[in-house]
Amino acid sequence: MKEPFQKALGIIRQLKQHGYEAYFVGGAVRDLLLGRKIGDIDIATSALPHEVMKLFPKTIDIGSQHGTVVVICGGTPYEVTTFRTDGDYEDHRRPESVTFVRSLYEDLKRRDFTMNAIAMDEEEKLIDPFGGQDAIKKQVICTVGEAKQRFSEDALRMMRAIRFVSQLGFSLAEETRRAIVENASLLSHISVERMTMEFEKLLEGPFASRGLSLLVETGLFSYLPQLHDKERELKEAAGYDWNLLDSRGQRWGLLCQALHIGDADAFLRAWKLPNRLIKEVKAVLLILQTIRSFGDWTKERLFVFGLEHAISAETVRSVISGEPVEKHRQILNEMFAALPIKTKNELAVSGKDLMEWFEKPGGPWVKEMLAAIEHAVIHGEVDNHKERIYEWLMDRNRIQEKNC
Ligand SMILES: Nc1ccn([C@@H]2O[C@H](COP(=O)(O)OP(=O)(O)OP(=O)(O)O)[C@@H](O)[C@H]2O)c(=O)n1
Ligand SMILES: [Mg+2]
Repeated sequence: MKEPFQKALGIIRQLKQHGYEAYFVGGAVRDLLLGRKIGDIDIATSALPHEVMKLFPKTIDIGSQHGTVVVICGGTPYEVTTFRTDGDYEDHRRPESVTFVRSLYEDLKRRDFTMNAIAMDEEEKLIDPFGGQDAIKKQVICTVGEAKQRFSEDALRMMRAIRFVSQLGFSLAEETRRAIVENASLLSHISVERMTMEFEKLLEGPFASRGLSLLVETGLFSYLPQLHDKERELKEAAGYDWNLLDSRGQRWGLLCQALHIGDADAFLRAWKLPNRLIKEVKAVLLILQTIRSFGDWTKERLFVFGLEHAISAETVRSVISGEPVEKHRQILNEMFAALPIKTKNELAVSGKDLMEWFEKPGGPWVKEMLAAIEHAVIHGEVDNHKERIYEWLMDRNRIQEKNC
């Protein structure tokens, strides 16, 4: 058995020894069959939550009323969930109640897509009552049972379907696709945080362009934050090569550019992104605007903006213009490497030095002089050494006095 499953095998065995059924389920089994990197391992069992807790020394009750207990095994947490069917979903996002059942089949039946409804036992035997393996072979995303029902139980599943398209390059089964078109408006019941999580996974996928196109074609985009009037722009965004981007900041930066977002702050806040990320995206957008208005990179601009944000902005710019990303990154890397100082902290003199040298109290002149020194150091007019800078300042003063 493959490594990540092997490590969790002890949990399955322990449950079975006590007369319960237990299986690996969900995304990990799907990803094993796909040969993809395996993420979190989930286990489904006939044991009730309190029975699971009794069997293992280290457990965390993260939602036993919904059937889930975390079991810590070899330092790794595993979600162990009791076989369940979901009760009525009145708000299209979470079941009002769950009913624990003792049958694996019933548990698999309530899951979203056939490829996600495959169980694997301790001997690696697959239990696949809904044709999940066949769907994987045919590369289709197909709901378990009636699509409309699955989506009205949890409307986020429509986003999940499209982000799986982006991650796996699969297509949507016809009925699944039609049900998304017909039920797209149910997405408005879903919290922004959950939508954002799926949308980010979509943007990161190797087939992101296909995912973006599908958001438009199915009409799902209308119910995503701030996107309802962006149909044309989203189609355009789908034409870019999203695979060239390698950070969240770059992805949101490209999105803001492609959609011609005027107020990026409001846009990013509507998606409830963390402050740090919003700051990063805004820095990238500011660089793009600066470069557009004032021309290409200078040593000074690179120093002020810093290499990381500069590369992000240049990557976004190259993706939009279709120019080779690597070439621009390399130019920036070389330019940055050649800068005598990379940050303000590296300057060999401080405001205190200047006040001592000129025997004057602090004031705006200190900041101005430091900026002049910084400029001179960056442009190689003076070495970044205390004495050299002192001499340079004295020469500069002499010249200025002569000119007065
Ligand atoms: N809205 C949802 C979310 C999850 N599931 C079921 O719960 C499993 C685990 O959910 P989750 O970890 O959220 O998704 P994964 O399919 O594992 O995808 P990922 O690889 O992104 O974790 C899914 O495979 C699916 O069987 C579901 O039926 N409906
Ligand atoms: Mg998972």
